[in-house]
Amino acid sequence: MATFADTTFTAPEQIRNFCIIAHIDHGKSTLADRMLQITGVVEARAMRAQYLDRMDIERERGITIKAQNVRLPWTVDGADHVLHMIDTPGHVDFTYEVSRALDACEGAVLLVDAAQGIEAQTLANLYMALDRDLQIIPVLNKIDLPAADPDKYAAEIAHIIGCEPGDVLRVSAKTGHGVGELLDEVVRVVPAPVGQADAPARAMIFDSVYDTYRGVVTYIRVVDGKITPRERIKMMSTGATHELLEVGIISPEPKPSAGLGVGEVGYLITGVKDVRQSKVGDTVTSERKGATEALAGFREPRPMVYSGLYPVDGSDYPDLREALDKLQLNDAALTYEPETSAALGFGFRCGFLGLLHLEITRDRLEREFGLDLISTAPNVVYRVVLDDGKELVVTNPSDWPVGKIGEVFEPIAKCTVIAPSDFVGTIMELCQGKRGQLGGMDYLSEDRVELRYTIPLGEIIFDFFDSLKSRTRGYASLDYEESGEQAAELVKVDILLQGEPVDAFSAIVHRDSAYGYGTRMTTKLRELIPRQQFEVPIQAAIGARVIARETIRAMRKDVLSKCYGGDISRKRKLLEKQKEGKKRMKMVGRVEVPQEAFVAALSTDEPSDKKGKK
Ligand SMILES: Nc1nc2c(ncn2[C@@H]2O[C@H](COP(=O)(O)OP(=O)(O)OP(=O)(O)O)[C@@H](O)[C@H]2O)c(=O)[nH]1
Repeated sequence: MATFADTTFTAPEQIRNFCIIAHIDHGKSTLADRMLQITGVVEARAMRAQYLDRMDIERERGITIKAQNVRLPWTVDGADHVLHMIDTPGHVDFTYEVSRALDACEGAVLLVDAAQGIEAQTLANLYMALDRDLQIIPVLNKIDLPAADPDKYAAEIAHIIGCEPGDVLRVSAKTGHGVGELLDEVVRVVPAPVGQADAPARAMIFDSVYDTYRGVVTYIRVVDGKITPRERIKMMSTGATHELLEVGIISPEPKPSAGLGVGEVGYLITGVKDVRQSKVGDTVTSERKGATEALAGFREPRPMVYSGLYPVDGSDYPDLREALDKLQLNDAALTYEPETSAALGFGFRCGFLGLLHLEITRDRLEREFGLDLISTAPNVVYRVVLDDGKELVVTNPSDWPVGKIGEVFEPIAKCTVIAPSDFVGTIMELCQGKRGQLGGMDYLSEDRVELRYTIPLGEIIFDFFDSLKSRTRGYASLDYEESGEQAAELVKVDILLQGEPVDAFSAIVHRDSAYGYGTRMTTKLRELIPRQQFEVPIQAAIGARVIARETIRAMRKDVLSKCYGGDISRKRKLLEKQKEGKKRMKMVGRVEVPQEAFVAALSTDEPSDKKGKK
């Protein structure tokens, strides 16, 4: 078996750079584990499941692992090779990073569960890989499962990528069956990297993570020239220069090396503390005699979904700011700016790549920083053209202009849904209800279809995925990407408590759904807001026109009514408990509103349902 006698500059002919792309749960991490094991990078006794997820390391050193890369030695027909496997994050919110990881490879292993077949993210990732002219190696996984139907799904894959069903490899990442042959195939069919060894250095950043001890660790793939430790490097998008403290490879732990040459994948450390200085997609070059032309297109990740984050306890505001500052060190895609809400006080308007990103961020803020937060219903970004031709970008319903609106544009998304054909009717009904336009429909095999829709992004981010799953008993998979904008008849619906609009409840919705939204919200709020000592009217309005109304009747909440006799300690306990309960409430005017009410708009189904999650 090959070893790394010398971890410096491998000849490009010996290198193969590839990634594994797959739908969620089709076995990417498990396959990566087997590869680590059979290449001898991790010894059998040190092996643990999902090695590259590095949960231990994450805990010990605070590295957040999004994409991973690892160098594997592999010998085919007596010739030693170096394989760089780049793991890609799976979720649609992080497509931006997946596309960068693909840019660092020449080949992709397309992994498909032999009991499930092609799913929406399989296709999305495959198209991204094909766009970049990567060599695709189709592989069916989990052939050990009794429910596996490799013949059926090999035909499905062959149909999509235009190969013979017999060309689709069959492996079990669990038992290791076929994994050695797969690595042989990688060496045989994935092209070796091509670059100019004598040219000025150019390396592409495909990921960067923040490590508490070492600062930012930047993952790069060298395209031309070489990067050596102790030289000064330059980030081409900003012109910022840094001293290189360390350059190395990962196998499977970071190992310093004497440098990285053409086609090599590894990491570099500069002591910088903020991942925004090592932007994914940027080109690294040497400060002296550096390259003048950056590698292909650099694009900042752009927030798609905005939501307000407010501390439940107003005095936590400075802590929230500090927590966001810290989190941003690690997450270049997170944006935030201070905002004030009449209802919620001081908080931040935060931009996210998608709902999952929002949920992860909120969760981390609460867990890692001990904050108690209210997040307002998320919304997408609208472009509003006023009558006088001026343009506004609205990321918060409270910034919606009053009157004089000429035209409004909303972002739209291209969606792919894959499901058993029995569900086509119900899926179409759902998509049409969300203002979707059918773009096309194909049969993947005789009983499974792919539907392509264009749907406004704002309609997808709420509970579309949940509705899709429940309508198809969990069988449908969804993928979407933003795809421009369209003019739409949108209005702002305000919700008023006791005649006062509550800014945190306002939402931008299509004119046709405004009435439905108004009645749903008022009904839901009537359920969620406890009775107060006075009557509380809840109204939904477009401008001055009220479109729905509910009333919470007055009631005196006497927690002591159950206490007969004079046990004072028990009374005190009950009063304390009532006070605790109040902490989770927010005073809006004179009305106590529970936290759940602020995310009520998230779930558009039954009022008593829980908030919709992705
Ligand atoms: N029976 C069997 N189970 C497998 C095989 N490969 C993976 N699994 C199981 O499938 C599940 C998902 O595998 P993962 O490796 O976590 O899948 P993944 O694609 O990395 O998933 P994400 O990281 O969530 O995208 C796990 O429970 C694995 O144990 C296989 O070859 N056979």
